Amino acid sequence: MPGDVSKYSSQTEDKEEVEMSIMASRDPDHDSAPTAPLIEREDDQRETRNTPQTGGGNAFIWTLTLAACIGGLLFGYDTGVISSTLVSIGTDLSDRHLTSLDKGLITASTSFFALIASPFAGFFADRLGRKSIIIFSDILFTAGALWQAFTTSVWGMILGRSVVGLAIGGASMIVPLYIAELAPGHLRGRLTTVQLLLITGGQAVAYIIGWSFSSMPGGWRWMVGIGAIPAITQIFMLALMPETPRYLARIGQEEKARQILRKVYRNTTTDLTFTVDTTLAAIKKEILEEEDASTLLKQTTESPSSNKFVAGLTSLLTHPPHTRALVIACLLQGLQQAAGFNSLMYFSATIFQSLGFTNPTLTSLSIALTNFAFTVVAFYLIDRLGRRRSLLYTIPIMAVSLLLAAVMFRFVDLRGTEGAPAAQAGSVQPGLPHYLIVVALLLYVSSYATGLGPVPWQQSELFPLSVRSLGSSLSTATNWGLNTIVGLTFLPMMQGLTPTWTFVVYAAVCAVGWLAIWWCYPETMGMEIEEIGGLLQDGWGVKESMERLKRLKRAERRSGIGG
Ligand SMILES: O[C@H]1[C@H](O)[C@@H](O)[C@H](O)[C@@H](O)[C@H]1O
Repeated sequence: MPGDVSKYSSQTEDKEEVEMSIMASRDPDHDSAPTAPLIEREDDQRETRNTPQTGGGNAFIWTLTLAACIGGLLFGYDTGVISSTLVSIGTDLSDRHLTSLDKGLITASTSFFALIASPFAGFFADRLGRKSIIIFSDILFTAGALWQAFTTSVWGMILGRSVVGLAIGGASMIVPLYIAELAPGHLRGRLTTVQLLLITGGQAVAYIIGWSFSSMPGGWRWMVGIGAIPAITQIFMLALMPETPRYLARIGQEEKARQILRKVYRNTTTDLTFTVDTTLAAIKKEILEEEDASTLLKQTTESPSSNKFVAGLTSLLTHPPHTRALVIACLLQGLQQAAGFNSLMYFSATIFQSLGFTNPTLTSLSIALTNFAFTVVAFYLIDRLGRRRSLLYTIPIMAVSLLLAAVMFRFVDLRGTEGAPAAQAGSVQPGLPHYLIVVALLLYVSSYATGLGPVPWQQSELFPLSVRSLGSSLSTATNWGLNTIVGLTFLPMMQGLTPTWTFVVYAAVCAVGWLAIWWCYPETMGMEIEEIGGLLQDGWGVKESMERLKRLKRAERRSGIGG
């Protein structure tokens, strides 16, 4: 039965054997540097040996990453396309103009249903496998796109957007998890960030397609319908994609897991057998620990033994290392949304229109393109500068640019921020404060896209296998929950609180978030996914993680690997 870990435990190896095999495979060689003290030297060697892979990965892992990331492309496309769709529908639906309520429901239904879908995606990912969730999301993406393209009523459109929302919720949770479970440790950050490149790229493409179809009668039907093409393509590609080795080992298919690991690590390590054995042994150890933990849970709680979901949830909420992982993942995902970025993604055209820019949609394209361009920067930094430092360096820039925008909003006269098309483009002559607002927003977007945009999606690595999909689902749901709230509250806040105070609120969120990250987010760059649980075992692991990084750098310098 898929997802049944007992299958694994019925195999011949017992825990001691597995632990011994890990220790044996990690036993340092004799060629140590003569100058380093013994303990430090052994640490260095163990760490360089645990992370012996170098280089940019092989064709197998890149092809799989790109194939999986089509889900990211669809996420980006379907969230980005809505702004041009709304302004192009005219009276095509229900023979009338869309009201503000219609627009709100059409937009919010997607993020709301993404919120609903993400916990279910985690539940089924453990039972049916990671690939099943990708296929299921693709079917929903296709059905939702075609439904929207052919619908004739407002409610039909809301239904289509809800189906797409379910698909986005599933894809946004499963794609990073699938990649994180396949990737070699030294590339995991970068490979997971490929998904972000496709999300932000999909959003930019959606803006461009929206702009090019907007003057064609009924062109919006093409805008939304095109989303079916990548989904259908991915369904065919999935036939060639394997399950992740972590999932295969968990359901007792160890030989298959080994074969996949061999393909993943081919040409990335000097000692393929050693790397594959070590990785497989670490996965097995994690599975046995999971069994121990659930036996303990059964003994210490009244929770029914058969209900793995309840056991997983109880563990996430009461077992401190798991709770720490959940707190960090939800903090990062919540902060990503609460810092207000999607208010720009959804409403930048409205803001630029009320600022009096003659071509607000083109100006707002600059937001989507900057978001994409700086995700490319993140792609280079995430496994070099690290997750923690990327956030600690960029969030202050986000806060300062939000404050700059807040101050500049005091010098401009805004029209139409209630969302109605009240502002007449070109009715105000933009001056220095208007341009400074654009500069501040672009600075905000570029710093966001370098840190807070991609880093929270590394979430799966924080959770041990036993609670990985459930934990990732809960943090993905946090993301969509706050996404929905920001989408619903931005325009009312601009109106009720004033633009200045709205942006000050987002800046304050950044400041509080920065402190929380500084306090509790350890650096996981370069660690194998099975090692990360150890960091959160007795505390937040921030100090240990930074010391580990220093030791690793030292070891790399000595062996001439790193820079
Ligand atoms: O990380 C992504 C990315 O930053 C997108 O541009 C944004 O629209 C999403 O909400 C976010 O989750």
